[in-house]
Amino acid sequence: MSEMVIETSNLTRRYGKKISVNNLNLHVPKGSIFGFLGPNGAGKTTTIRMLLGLIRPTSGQIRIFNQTLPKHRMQILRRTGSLVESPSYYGHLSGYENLDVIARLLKVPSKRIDEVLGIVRLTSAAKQSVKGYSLGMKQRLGIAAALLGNPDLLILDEPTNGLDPAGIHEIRALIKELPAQYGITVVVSSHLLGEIDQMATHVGIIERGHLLFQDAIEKLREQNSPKLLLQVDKPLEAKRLLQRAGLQVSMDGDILQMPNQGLAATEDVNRRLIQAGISVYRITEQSRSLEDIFLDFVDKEGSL
Ligand SMILES: Nc1ncnc2c1ncn2[C@@H]1O[C@H](COP(=O)(O)OP(=O)(O)OP(=O)(O)O)[C@@H](O)[C@H]1O
Repeated sequence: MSEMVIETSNLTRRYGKKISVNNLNLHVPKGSIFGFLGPNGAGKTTTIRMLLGLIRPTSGQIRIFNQTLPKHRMQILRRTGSLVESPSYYGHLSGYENLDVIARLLKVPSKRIDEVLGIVRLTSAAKQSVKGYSLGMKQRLGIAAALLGNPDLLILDEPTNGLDPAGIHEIRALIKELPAQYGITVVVSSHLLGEIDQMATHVGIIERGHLLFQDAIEKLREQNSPKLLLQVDKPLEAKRLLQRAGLQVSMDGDILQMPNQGLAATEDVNRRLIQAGISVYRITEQSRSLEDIFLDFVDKEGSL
């Protein structure tokens, strides 16, 4: 079993009668990019605020780096960088100067400012005043600030919210290199599966405060193996024939559907149908996108 950087047990947060986070057992493996996915209002920000010690859980425990919160809050936060809300800056100061203000507070050597500017690809814009930065550049500066203290864990709450595709791409690219190049474990929340799909190694799906799924992202895909779709001239007859052969077949209109069990099995199905005098017009594979899988998990009325 891999080492966990974050482990929560039965983490719960209520606001009055409303339960925003309900018995969450999160496991974030070391070196992962953990995509924390859920529609708006699912409980992502509330969870992240608890992980950062910004609000207290109503019940349940949090362990980060094998230490408990709130007891070891300072030790944990010293190793954790975060970007939770859109960061605010001194607009008249440059990117470098803004980071310098934080570096002095954190007592971080100034050479670290150059390093983090490099990581977020803002070196060439470092001397420009921040009021001229695009939203994407401001978010990257926020990530640079979160990296100043050389964290082992970086927690980003919807870092691409409101960005254009180029801005989203930049953030994704820089997040992807953090574990391998700098040994940082990343938790990144999003309501967009497509975004998580392209960068996460692990995924946790939350809806209405409940964790519906968590595992390596391939496991999410494996759970939903692709189907074969068959178009034939006599679908009912074909269905009965295949079922008599012990195969699992269903019908959607005139299209037969069955699990795809590989090329040999497909060839066998084809041969059986042809030998029974059934014309096979088409056999195709339907692979479900992660988006479909996600929609199976969450409320389809949700704000995705
Ligand atoms: N301070 C608060 N007081 C009352 N209710 C709250 C408070 N903070 C959050 N909630 C409620 O808890 C639920 C979860 O909110 P949360 O912000 O954690 O969701 P989220 O998944 O981060 O969604 P979003 O992407 O919209 O921020 C929501 O129903 C929200 O209204």
